[in-house]
Amino acid sequence: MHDPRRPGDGVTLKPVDRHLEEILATVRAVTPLELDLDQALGTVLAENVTSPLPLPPFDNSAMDGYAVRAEDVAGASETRPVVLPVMDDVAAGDGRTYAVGRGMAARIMTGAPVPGGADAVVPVEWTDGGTVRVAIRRAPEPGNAIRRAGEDVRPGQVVLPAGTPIGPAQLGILAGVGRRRARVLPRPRVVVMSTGAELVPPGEPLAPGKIYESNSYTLCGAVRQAGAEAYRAEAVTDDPAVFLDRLESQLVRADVVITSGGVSMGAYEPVKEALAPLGTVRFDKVAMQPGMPQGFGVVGEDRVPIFCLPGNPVSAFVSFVLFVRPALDKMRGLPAGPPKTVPATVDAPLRSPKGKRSFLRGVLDGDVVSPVRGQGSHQLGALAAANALIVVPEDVTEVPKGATVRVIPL
Ligand SMILES: Nc1nc2c(c(=O)[nH]1)N[C@H]1C(S)=C(S)[C@@H](COP(=O)(O)OP(=O)(O)OC[C@H]3O[C@@H](n4cnc5c(N)ncnc54)[C@H](O)[C@@H]3O)O[C@H]1N2
Ligand code: MOO
Repeated sequence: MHDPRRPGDGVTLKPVDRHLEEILATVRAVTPLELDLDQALGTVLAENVTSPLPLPPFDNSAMDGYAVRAEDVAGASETRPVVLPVMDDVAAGDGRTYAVGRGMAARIMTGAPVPGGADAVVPVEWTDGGTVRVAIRRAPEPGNAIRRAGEDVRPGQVVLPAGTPIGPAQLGILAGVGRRRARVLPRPRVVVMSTGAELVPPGEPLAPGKIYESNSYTLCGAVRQAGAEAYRAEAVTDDPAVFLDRLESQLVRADVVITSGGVSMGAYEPVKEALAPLGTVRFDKVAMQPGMPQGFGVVGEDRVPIFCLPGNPVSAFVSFVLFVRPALDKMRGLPAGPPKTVPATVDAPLRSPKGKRSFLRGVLDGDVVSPVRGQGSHQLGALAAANALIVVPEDVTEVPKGATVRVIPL
């Protein structure tokens, strides 16, 4: 870990890693609940799921064809086909009991139970397709095209351990072993609130001095990508009382709150002014760029974690990647830590302020990363052109072209 630094203005900066450690020490996994499978995508399993039955549940055919005794057709060939009487027609889902006697065949469909006595299925392509008698032109090995009961899953087998994120294939195995519901850690509910008197919702006319509110779109998108539910609260102006009021009314539906803006040094900083006096939310300057001003703590009776991110759009997004996303991982019951990095060669020189860890926006292509033009923390356009953050450590101020750097793919 790096020591806090003292930049020119004499303020001690908090190390990035310590800020994340404090956040991860505060947030807890959400409370598990039973959910219908249709609601379970993106949740994390909170029980070991065992199968009450074998899968497949019974020996069944892998192909459309004829169930036979392999020894009866052992000599079959193109020039000397073996002709057998077709006694039955077994379709998938047929619950009756069939048997194939010596010297006989039954027509069988993919997924249908293999009749007693039969030990091989001859694909229809190896035959003349007859329905009364069938001419078989090729000899199957015993066991050919038969899917054995329990070859995929044994009864009592754990098919999914607790802690498994539920994706489409996991929904499939849950349904496949007959489960309608599962005990899961649900997707955390995240309320996103923007602050600023200059903000106008996109789609409305823009008056002088105003800008379109974009952070809540970035942050709600990032929240959803992180496996959580996002709720956008109406943006609030610069009044701390209004902010507190709005926050209170949102807490009922929040496992986490994210605000953006209003945490810096200006004359109107509603988030900081409203929350700092509570004593449960800390406002720090973190040794990073962008994203230096950060608030984090808990609010309300239920001690809901709150992230007060800086308002600059790039700062808010970078802060999400570094701090909120790992917190959401922990709340979802997943391993949580700093974002993963990969090595890359940088194709242009980089500069970074002393004492701060920089997260420069770049385009990663294979193992080469190019910084985008426009590294200001207000530059939404440049952020949208990037697919990676280039990490420059606190003690490095210049990186030459061709150097190896660590990169966070976005
Ligand atoms: N004297 C100082 N000024 C500033 C400092 C400082 O240390 N001393 N820190 C700067 C840094 S670094 C950042 S980052 C910003 C953080 O400011 P706030 O969190 O208080 O955010 P605002 O002032 O409300 O907004 C900053 C900037 O971002 C735009 N913004 C805000 N919210 C949105 C939104 N939802 N959608 C789009 N754009 C938004 C806002 O219009 C401002 O341009 O403070 C620096 N100043
Ligand atoms: O640290 Mo602020 O977040 O430049 O942009």
